[in-house]
Amino acid sequence: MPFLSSTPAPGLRLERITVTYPGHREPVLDGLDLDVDDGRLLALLGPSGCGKTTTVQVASGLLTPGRGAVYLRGTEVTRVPPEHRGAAVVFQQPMLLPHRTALDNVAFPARMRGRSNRDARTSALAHLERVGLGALAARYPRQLSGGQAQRVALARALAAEPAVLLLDEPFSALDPSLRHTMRDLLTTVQRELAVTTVLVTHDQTEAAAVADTVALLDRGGLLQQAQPADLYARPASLAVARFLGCPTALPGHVTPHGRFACPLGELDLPDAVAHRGPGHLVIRPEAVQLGTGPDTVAAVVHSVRPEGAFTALVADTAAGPVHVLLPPGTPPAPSEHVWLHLPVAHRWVVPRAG
Ligand SMILES: Nc1ncnc2c1ncn2[C@@H]1O[C@H](COP(=O)(O)OP(=O)(O)OP(=O)(O)O)[C@@H](O)[C@H]1O
Repeated sequence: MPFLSSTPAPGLRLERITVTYPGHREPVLDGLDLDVDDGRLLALLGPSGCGKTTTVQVASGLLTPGRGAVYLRGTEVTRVPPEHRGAAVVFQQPMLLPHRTALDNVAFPARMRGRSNRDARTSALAHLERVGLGALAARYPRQLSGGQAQRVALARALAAEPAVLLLDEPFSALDPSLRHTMRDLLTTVQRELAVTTVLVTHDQTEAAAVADTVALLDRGGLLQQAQPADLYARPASLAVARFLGCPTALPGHVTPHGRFACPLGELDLPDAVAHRGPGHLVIRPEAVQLGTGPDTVAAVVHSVRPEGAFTALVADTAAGPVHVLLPPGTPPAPSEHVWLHLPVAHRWVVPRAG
């Protein structure tokens, strides 16, 4: 579809992308639509095998979709080969050229584009400095740690001055503290350069920490795309809520007056709930507290399990089990009668599936 001149084109647009691998009956991506605003970072999140890497491969040109179109800044590139497309990819492994220094690895894309050795190296050094590795420019890949090598790979991708930067689980091989450092580095660099970026991750905390928007994929389709806080507070479906760590789902229905009718009675809902009719009331475990007073429901503790400094508790109510994440303290015991405070602002209703 052509873009109207008055509408800024997204940095990356995937339109009705369908991919079926040879030997597979079902498509891996089935009419996937995805937009990434120009200069923004989108995290692509979803269970293993849902098609995240396939999506990145379609965006980069490493894979041509059976159907659908890819646009970079409004220009269709569906059949443009990867080397002419303006997409740079960073994979889980840095894949550096072993016999070239960090500097020459980063200079490589510019050399390939015909820039002089001197120019390419000057720009490469600037990009190495951007990722904090200026001092290690003369090292060979074998002399770098995993995190440093991955930073060189990021610098090399940026040095290509791509229209879109595609990061396929670039931090998943690194230890947790290094992942945090790399995340911070990515956020800083991405914002500085305002390069349109897609980050594939399994890790919802990582997605929420770095992304302007999060797209949640499942079974070849987009479940929801939203800003991280919205995705947590207003999941579009039970599948999204569950994937994001919200197992509580009490069946009932939303009355015409916007209250949730269920075996616990008629519960108040926030005004933002526009859904009417059958649905599930969802509420995040960390939003539920123990205590009497308004907006509480009676429950019996079913199970108690330590979760780091917190306690994960499941309590049965007349409408079904409610999951609670309790802060440090003395938790109630199984079979104990408790009151659960379900703050109205944290209640949400997803339509009943099927
Ligand atoms: N080249 C291929 N040939 C056949 N099937 C493939 C190929 N690449 C991927 N698949 C299958 O397509 C599905 C989606 O794979 P993909 O790697 O895109 O998922 P993913 O979401 O990135 O998974 P993960 O999070 O585990 O990396 C999987 O079932 C996978 O086995």
